[in-house]
Amino acid sequence: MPYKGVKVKICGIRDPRTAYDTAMAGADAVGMVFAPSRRQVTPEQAREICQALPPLITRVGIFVDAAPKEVREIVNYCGLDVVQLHGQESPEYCRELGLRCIKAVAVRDGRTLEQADAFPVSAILADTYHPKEAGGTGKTFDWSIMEDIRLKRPLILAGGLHPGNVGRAVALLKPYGVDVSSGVEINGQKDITLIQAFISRAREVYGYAAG
Ligand SMILES: O=C(O)c1ccccc1N[C@@H]1O[C@H](COP(=O)(O)O)[C@@H](O)[C@H]1O
Repeated sequence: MPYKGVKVKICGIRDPRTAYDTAMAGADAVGMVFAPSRRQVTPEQAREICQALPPLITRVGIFVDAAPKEVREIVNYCGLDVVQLHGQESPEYCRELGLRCIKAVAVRDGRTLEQADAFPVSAILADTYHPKEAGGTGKTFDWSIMEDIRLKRPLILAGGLHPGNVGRAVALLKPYGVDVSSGVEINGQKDITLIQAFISRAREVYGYAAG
């Protein structure tokens, strides 16, 4: 099947206004971080964000090794559509969670990614490895590692993307999706001009097939 263009997720959203503007800028998904991070939001804040969003955008919650019960409660309370797991969650954890999942893997070599295919999840997210941070580092990894990898599941590319490199990443890897947090911020705050630029740069390579 010919490549039909890339889905775009903007992560680390912390307020309803930015969420709404991001949706109206054409993002396919927005992410809210529940793990320890300078971007962390409370379930109450995330619920307000989800309620501010228009209907046709995917609401993603980011978790790191959270208890399944806590994840399910937050998903139900906030109205999240998908969970993105950035910790050491096992395939059994993902299966028993019973939710639509994205499993993030910290890419160190091709083997890491091939192991990820064992997860019973909806997509694999390739992120940059960091010894201390679970994600949100703003640093890229060596994309050439991905060139020969064929995953069974849709691939979402993350890690240090920004308007200046996302076009090259999409042209090189033709991923199902791209995901960004740091690369659309100025002084730690989301910037709607950068968000708009990221979305258009990601899509100018292959356009954007509606639906
Ligand atoms: O954004 C965060 O603070 C964060 C914290 C813990 C786990 C994941 C986090 N974000 C995800 O990390 C990647 C890469 O982010 P960046 O663009 O390099 O800043 C992305 O998938 C975010 O969803």
